Amino acid sequence: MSLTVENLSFNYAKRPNLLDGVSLSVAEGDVLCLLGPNGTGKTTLLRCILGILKIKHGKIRVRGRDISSMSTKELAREIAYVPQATTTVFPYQVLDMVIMGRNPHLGVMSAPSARDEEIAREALSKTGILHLENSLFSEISGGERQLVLIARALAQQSNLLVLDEPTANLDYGNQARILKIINELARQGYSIFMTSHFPNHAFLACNKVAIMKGGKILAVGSPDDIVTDSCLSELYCASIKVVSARILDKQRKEVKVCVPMLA
Ligand SMILES: Nc1ncnc2c1ncn2[C@@H]1O[C@H](COP(=O)(O)OP(=O)(O)OP(=O)(O)O)[C@@H](O)[C@H]1O
Repeated sequence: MSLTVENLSFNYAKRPNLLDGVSLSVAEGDVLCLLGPNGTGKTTLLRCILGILKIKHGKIRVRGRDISSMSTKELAREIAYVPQATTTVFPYQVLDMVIMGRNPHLGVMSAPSARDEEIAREALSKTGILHLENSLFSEISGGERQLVLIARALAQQSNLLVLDEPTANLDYGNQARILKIINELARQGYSIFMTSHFPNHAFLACNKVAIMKGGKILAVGSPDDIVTDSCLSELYCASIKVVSARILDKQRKEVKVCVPMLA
Protein backbone atom coordinates (compact mmCIF):
# COMPACT_ATOMS: atom_id res chain seq x y z
CA MET A 1 0.00 0.00 0.00
CA SER A 2 1.38 3.46 -0.88
CA LEU A 3 -0.52 5.26 1.89
CA THR A 4 -2.44 3.95 4.88
CA VAL A 5 -4.20 6.14 7.39
CA GLU A 6 -5.43 4.22 10.43
CA ASN A 7 -7.84 5.57 13.00
CA LEU A 8 -6.39 9.09 12.80
CA SER A 9 -7.60 11.79 15.18
CA PHE A 10 -6.56 15.43 15.21
CA ASN A 11 -7.81 18.69 16.61
CA TYR A 12 -6.74 22.32 16.65
CA ALA A 13 -6.86 23.98 20.08
CA LYS A 14 -10.25 25.56 19.32
CA ARG A 15 -11.69 22.65 17.28
CA PRO A 16 -12.09 19.47 19.35
CA ASN A 17 -12.56 16.22 17.37
CA LEU A 18 -11.96 17.90 14.00
CA LEU A 19 -10.71 14.59 12.57
CA ASP A 20 -12.05 11.58 14.39
CA GLY A 21 -11.08 7.97 13.66
CA VAL A 22 -10.19 8.59 10.00
CA SER A 23 -9.06 5.48 8.09
CA LEU A 24 -8.34 5.09 4.38
CA SER A 25 -5.72 3.68 2.03
CA VAL A 26 -4.28 4.41 -1.40
CA ALA A 27 -2.67 1.62 -3.42
CA GLU A 28 -0.28 1.94 -6.37
CA GLY A 29 -2.19 3.26 -9.39
CA ASP A 30 -5.14 4.39 -7.26
CA VAL A 31 -6.65 7.84 -7.60
CA LEU A 32 -8.56 8.47 -4.38
CA CYS A 33 -10.78 11.54 -4.32
CA LEU A 34 -11.75 12.95 -0.92
CA LEU A 35 -15.08 14.77 -1.05
CA GLY A 36 -16.61 16.76 1.78
CA PRO A 37 -18.27 20.08 2.56
CA ASN A 38 -16.34 23.25 3.32
CA GLY A 39 -14.58 23.25 6.67
CA THR A 40 -14.88 19.50 7.24
CA GLY A 41 -11.13 19.00 7.57
CA LYS A 42 -9.92 17.82 4.14
CA THR A 43 -6.90 20.15 3.98
CA THR A 44 -6.18 19.42 7.63
CA LEU A 45 -6.06 15.69 6.82
CA LEU A 46 -3.61 16.38 3.96
CA ARG A 47 -1.45 18.43 6.33
CA CYS A 48 -1.41 15.52 8.80
CA ILE A 49 -0.35 13.13 6.01
CA LEU A 50 2.41 15.53 4.98
CA GLY A 51 3.69 15.53 8.55
CA ILE A 52 3.03 19.28 8.94
CA LEU A 53 0.48 18.72 11.72
CA LYS A 54 1.06 16.33 14.59
CA ILE A 55 -1.74 13.82 14.97
CA LYS A 56 -3.31 13.01 18.33
CA HIS A 57 -4.06 9.32 17.74
CA GLY A 58 -3.62 6.80 14.97
CA LYS A 59 -0.96 5.92 12.40
CA ILE A 60 0.01 7.18 8.97
CA ARG A 61 2.13 4.81 6.90
CA VAL A 62 3.79 5.51 3.58
CA ARG A 63 4.89 2.35 1.78
CA GLY A 64 4.56 0.58 5.13
CA ARG A 65 6.70 3.04 7.12
CA ASP A 66 5.23 5.03 9.98
CA ILE A 67 5.78 8.68 9.05
CA SER A 68 6.48 9.60 12.67
CA SER A 69 9.80 7.75 12.32
CA MET A 70 10.76 9.62 9.13
CA SER A 71 12.67 12.90 8.79
CA THR A 72 11.12 15.78 6.82
CA LYS A 73 13.51 15.08 3.97
CA GLU A 74 12.73 11.36 3.89
CA LEU A 75 9.01 12.12 3.84
CA ALA A 76 9.48 14.66 1.03
CA ARG A 77 11.15 11.94 -1.05
CA GLU A 78 8.07 9.76 -0.56
CA ILE A 79 5.22 12.27 -0.90
CA ALA A 80 4.93 15.16 -3.35
CA TYR A 81 2.38 17.82 -2.51
CA VAL A 82 0.52 19.95 -5.01
CA PRO A 83 -1.09 22.89 -3.18
CA GLN A 84 -3.74 25.09 -4.70
CA ALA A 85 -2.15 27.41 -7.25
CA THR A 86 -1.31 30.78 -5.77
CA THR A 87 1.12 33.44 -6.92
CA THR A 88 4.49 33.87 -5.28
CA VAL A 89 5.78 37.17 -4.03
CA PHE A 90 9.15 36.50 -5.67
CA PRO A 91 9.36 36.58 -9.47
CA TYR A 92 10.58 32.98 -9.89
CA GLN A 93 11.07 31.55 -13.35
CA VAL A 94 8.94 28.50 -14.09
CA LEU A 95 12.00 26.27 -14.53
CA ASP A 96 13.38 27.39 -11.14
CA MET A 97 10.02 26.65 -9.48
CA VAL A 98 10.12 23.10 -10.86
CA ILE A 99 13.77 22.61 -9.92
CA MET A 100 12.68 23.33 -6.31
CA GLY A 101 11.02 19.90 -6.47
CA ARG A 102 14.56 18.46 -6.43
CA ASN A 103 15.33 19.92 -2.97
CA PRO A 104 14.68 16.66 -1.02
CA HIS A 105 17.38 15.01 -3.16
CA LEU A 106 20.06 17.68 -2.68
CA GLY A 107 22.75 17.61 -0.03
CA VAL A 108 23.11 20.45 2.48
CA MET A 109 24.35 23.62 0.68
CA SER A 110 24.58 21.81 -2.67
CA ALA A 111 23.19 23.40 -5.81
CA PRO A 112 20.96 21.56 -8.32
CA SER A 113 23.00 19.69 -10.94
CA ALA A 114 22.56 19.52 -14.71
CA ARG A 115 20.72 16.22 -14.11
CA ASP A 116 18.28 17.99 -11.73
CA GLU A 117 17.62 20.58 -14.43
CA GLU A 118 17.04 17.80 -16.96
CA ILE A 119 14.54 16.09 -14.61
CA ALA A 120 12.73 19.42 -14.16
CA ARG A 121 12.49 19.86 -17.94
CA GLU A 122 11.18 16.29 -18.32
CA ALA A 123 8.48 17.11 -15.75
CA LEU A 124 7.54 20.26 -17.67
CA SER A 125 7.28 18.18 -20.86
CA LYS A 126 5.04 15.64 -19.12
CA THR A 127 2.61 18.38 -18.16
CA GLY A 128 2.85 19.93 -21.64
CA ILE A 129 4.30 23.31 -20.61
CA LEU A 130 8.00 23.13 -21.47
CA HIS A 131 7.48 26.22 -23.62
CA LEU A 132 6.85 28.19 -20.39
CA GLU A 133 10.20 27.32 -18.78
CA ASN A 134 11.53 30.88 -19.02
CA SER A 135 8.27 32.61 -18.08
CA LEU A 136 7.74 34.14 -14.67
CA PHE A 137 5.44 32.11 -12.40
CA SER A 138 3.72 35.37 -11.41
CA GLU A 139 2.94 36.18 -15.04
CA ILE A 140 1.26 32.96 -16.22
CA SER A 141 -2.41 31.99 -15.91
CA GLY A 142 -4.00 30.10 -12.99
CA GLY A 143 -4.28 26.92 -15.07
CA GLU A 144 -0.66 27.17 -16.16
CA ARG A 145 0.41 27.76 -12.55
CA GLN A 146 -1.41 24.59 -11.48
CA LEU A 147 0.44 22.66 -14.21
CA VAL A 148 3.75 24.10 -12.97
CA LEU A 149 2.98 22.91 -9.42
CA ILE A 150 2.18 19.44 -10.76
CA ALA A 151 5.46 19.50 -12.72
CA ARG A 152 7.30 20.49 -9.52
CA ALA A 153 5.72 17.49 -7.76
CA LEU A 154 6.76 15.18 -10.62
CA ALA A 155 10.34 16.49 -10.45
CA GLN A 156 10.33 15.38 -6.82
CA GLN A 157 10.10 11.79 -8.15
CA SER A 158 7.91 10.58 -5.30
CA ASN A 159 5.46 7.85 -6.16
CA LEU A 160 2.68 9.32 -4.02
CA LEU A 161 1.09 12.60 -5.08
CA VAL A 162 -1.18 14.54 -2.74
CA LEU A 163 -3.20 17.25 -4.46
CA ASP A 164 -5.37 19.84 -2.72
CA GLU A 165 -8.27 20.77 -4.99
CA PRO A 166 -6.20 20.51 -8.17
CA THR A 167 -8.93 21.99 -10.37
CA ALA A 168 -10.02 24.87 -8.10
CA ASN A 169 -10.40 28.16 -10.00
CA LEU A 170 -9.73 26.56 -13.38
CA ASP A 171 -11.88 26.88 -16.50
CA TYR A 172 -13.41 23.77 -18.11
CA GLY A 173 -10.51 23.27 -20.53
CA ASN A 174 -7.89 23.43 -17.81
CA GLN A 175 -9.96 21.21 -15.49
CA ALA A 176 -10.07 18.59 -18.25
CA ARG A 177 -6.33 18.96 -18.87
CA ILE A 178 -5.50 18.41 -15.19
CA LEU A 179 -7.85 15.40 -14.92
CA LYS A 180 -6.26 13.88 -18.04
CA ILE A 181 -2.79 14.28 -16.51
CA ILE A 182 -4.03 12.68 -13.27
CA ASN A 183 -5.41 9.74 -15.29
CA GLU A 184 -2.15 9.35 -17.15
CA LEU A 185 -0.03 9.50 -13.98
CA ALA A 186 -2.17 6.78 -12.37
CA ARG A 187 -1.64 4.62 -15.48
CA GLN A 188 2.10 5.12 -15.01
CA GLY A 189 1.78 3.72 -11.46
CA TYR A 190 1.65 6.90 -9.38
CA SER A 191 -0.64 6.78 -6.34
CA ILE A 192 -2.78 9.87 -6.09
CA PHE A 193 -4.73 11.31 -3.20
CA MET A 194 -6.72 14.42 -4.06
CA THR A 195 -9.43 16.56 -2.50
CA SER A 196 -12.17 18.06 -4.62
CA HIS A 197 -15.40 20.00 -4.51
CA PHE A 198 -16.49 18.44 -7.82
CA PRO A 199 -18.09 14.98 -7.44
CA ASN A 200 -18.22 14.79 -11.25
CA HIS A 201 -14.44 14.62 -11.24
CA ALA A 202 -14.60 11.42 -9.23
CA PHE A 203 -16.31 9.77 -12.21
CA LEU A 204 -13.81 11.23 -14.67
CA ALA A 205 -10.47 10.62 -12.99
CA CYS A 206 -10.76 8.49 -9.87
CA ASN A 207 -11.19 4.81 -9.07
CA LYS A 208 -11.91 5.41 -5.37
CA VAL A 209 -13.89 8.01 -3.46
CA ALA A 210 -13.94 8.77 0.26
CA ILE A 211 -16.60 11.04 1.70
CA MET A 212 -15.95 12.98 4.86
CA LYS A 213 -18.30 14.91 7.10
CA GLY A 214 -18.16 16.03 10.71
CA GLY A 215 -14.57 14.87 10.96
CA LYS A 216 -15.41 11.26 10.05
CA ILE A 217 -15.10 9.21 6.90
CA LEU A 218 -18.67 8.16 6.10
CA ALA A 219 -17.83 5.78 3.26
CA VAL A 220 -15.03 4.69 0.91
CA GLY A 221 -15.56 2.81 -2.34
CA SER A 222 -15.82 3.04 -6.12
CA PRO A 223 -17.33 6.23 -7.63
CA ASP A 224 -20.34 4.18 -8.82
CA ASP A 225 -21.01 2.95 -5.29
CA ILE A 226 -20.31 6.17 -3.40
CA VAL A 227 -21.29 9.04 -5.69
CA THR A 228 -25.05 8.49 -5.51
CA ASP A 229 -28.09 10.74 -5.03
CA SER A 230 -28.47 9.80 -1.39
CA CYS A 231 -24.76 10.04 -0.44
CA LEU A 232 -24.26 13.42 -2.12
CA SER A 233 -27.53 14.86 -0.80
CA GLU A 234 -26.58 13.84 2.75
CA LEU A 235 -23.01 15.03 2.33
CA TYR A 236 -23.81 18.50 1.04
CA CYS A 237 -27.26 18.96 2.66
CA ALA A 238 -28.75 19.71 -0.76
CA SER A 239 -30.82 17.78 -3.25
CA ILE A 240 -28.42 16.30 -5.82
CA LYS A 241 -29.20 13.86 -8.63
CA VAL A 242 -26.71 11.60 -10.37
CA VAL A 243 -27.78 10.99 -13.97
CA SER A 244 -26.35 9.24 -17.01
CA ALA A 245 -25.16 11.68 -19.67
CA ARG A 246 -25.94 9.05 -22.35
CA ILE A 247 -22.44 9.36 -23.77
CA LEU A 248 -19.72 6.73 -23.58
CA ASP A 249 -16.22 7.19 -22.19
CA LYS A 250 -13.06 5.51 -23.56
CA GLN A 251 -14.01 2.25 -21.83
CA ARG A 252 -17.44 2.44 -23.54
CA LYS A 253 -19.04 3.02 -20.15
CA GLU A 254 -21.83 5.59 -19.77
CA VAL A 255 -20.56 8.85 -18.25
CA LYS A 256 -22.43 9.94 -15.12
CA VAL A 257 -22.91 13.54 -14.01
CA CYS A 258 -24.08 15.12 -10.76
CA VAL A 259 -26.72 17.82 -10.96
CA PRO A 260 -27.81 19.99 -8.01
CA MET A 261 -31.62 20.40 -7.95
CA LEU A 262 -32.45 24.00 -7.17
CA ALA A 263 -36.20 23.70 -6.60
N1 LIG B 1 -4.55 26.62 11.82
C1 LIG B 1 -5.81 26.46 12.23
N2 LIG B 1 -6.16 26.72 13.52
C2 LIG B 1 -7.42 26.56 13.96
N3 LIG B 1 -8.43 26.12 13.19
C3 LIG B 1 -8.15 25.85 11.90
C4 LIG B 1 -6.83 26.01 11.36
N4 LIG B 1 -6.86 25.66 10.05
C5 LIG B 1 -8.15 25.29 9.78
N5 LIG B 1 -8.91 25.43 10.89
C6 LIG B 1 -10.33 25.10 11.01
O1 LIG B 1 -10.49 23.70 10.84
C7 LIG B 1 -11.64 23.42 10.05
C8 LIG B 1 -11.26 22.54 8.88
O2 LIG B 1 -10.47 23.30 7.98
P1 LIG B 1 -9.92 22.67 6.63
O3 LIG B 1 -9.21 23.76 5.90
O4 LIG B 1 -9.16 21.44 6.93
O5 LIG B 1 -11.29 22.27 5.91
P2 LIG B 1 -11.56 21.84 4.41
O6 LIG B 1 -12.47 20.66 4.46
O7 LIG B 1 -10.29 21.70 3.65
O8 LIG B 1 -12.37 23.11 3.91
P3 LIG B 1 -12.56 23.75 2.43
O9 LIG B 1 -13.28 22.73 1.61
O10 LIG B 1 -13.43 24.95 2.71
O11 LIG B 1 -11.20 24.10 1.89
C9 LIG B 1 -12.25 24.77 9.67
O12 LIG B 1 -13.31 25.05 10.55
C10 LIG B 1 -11.12 25.74 9.88
O13 LIG B 1 -11.60 26.99 10.29
